[in-house]
Amino acid sequence: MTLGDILVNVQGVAKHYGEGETRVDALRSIDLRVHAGEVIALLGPSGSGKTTLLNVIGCILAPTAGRVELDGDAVFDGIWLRSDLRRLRLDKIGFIFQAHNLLPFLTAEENVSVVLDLAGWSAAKGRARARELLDYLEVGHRAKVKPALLSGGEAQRVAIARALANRPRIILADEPTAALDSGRAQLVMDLLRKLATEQEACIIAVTHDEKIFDRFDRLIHLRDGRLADA
Ligand SMILES: Nc1ncnc2c1ncn2[C@@H]1O[C@H](COP(=O)(O)OP(=O)(O)OP(=O)(O)O)[C@@H](O)[C@H]1O
Repeated sequence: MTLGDILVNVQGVAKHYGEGETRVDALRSIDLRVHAGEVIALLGPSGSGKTTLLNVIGCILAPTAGRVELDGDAVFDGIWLRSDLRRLRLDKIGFIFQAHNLLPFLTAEENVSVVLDLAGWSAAKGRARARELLDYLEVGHRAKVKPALLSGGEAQRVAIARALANRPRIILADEPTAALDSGRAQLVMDLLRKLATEQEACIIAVTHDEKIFDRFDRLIHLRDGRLADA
């Protein structure tokens, strides 16, 4: 496969929590490049640093050292280089958290359009985009329903619609197929693959779900805060 633009470029990234006796080295000198069109899995035992790495790439967490470039822009080099991290996240990054991360007091459609409100879209355009995505994900008929009344698979697709609403090129997913049966897990993977190709995006997913391992272009293994060979 021809590799697209480098969308994520992590160089020498380290992150520790705490100091002295309580210090935990969650990431140690991580180098990672991810290209447009790639769908990669982040694997590793509990505590190996997967969530920490995802949060660093998502600009939610500052590393202790190293450099991070997203979509060609340096965003961290010992310090944050951008003052508008929220804007950066809204424009470039889509997070697919587990479905229970939906806002319970908003409908499915509002859960998607709220991200577009924040990004400055007009209410009408935001609603239209939310409907378009929910239809595309085959949950349009549930647009006016609140999360408590959605099935696990429906809620997961709404969470995916929300992550994709603003057409980000970097999509970060935390266990995107957890709690889905095998058929639905494959559908979600088909969708992520299609997105990566059509939107020239990259997908980085933390997963423990062995039934989807063969759907990734690369499996990245973390052990004790370091990248390990597969
Ligand atoms: N806020 C924090 N304060 C202190 N230590 C933390 C914090 N967050 C994570 N850690 C520690 O950093 C290490 C890496 O944690 P991280 O959550 O990144 O691992 P993980 O691979 O995602 O684990 P899991 O699969 O259990 O979610 C662990 O030892 C964890 O206990």
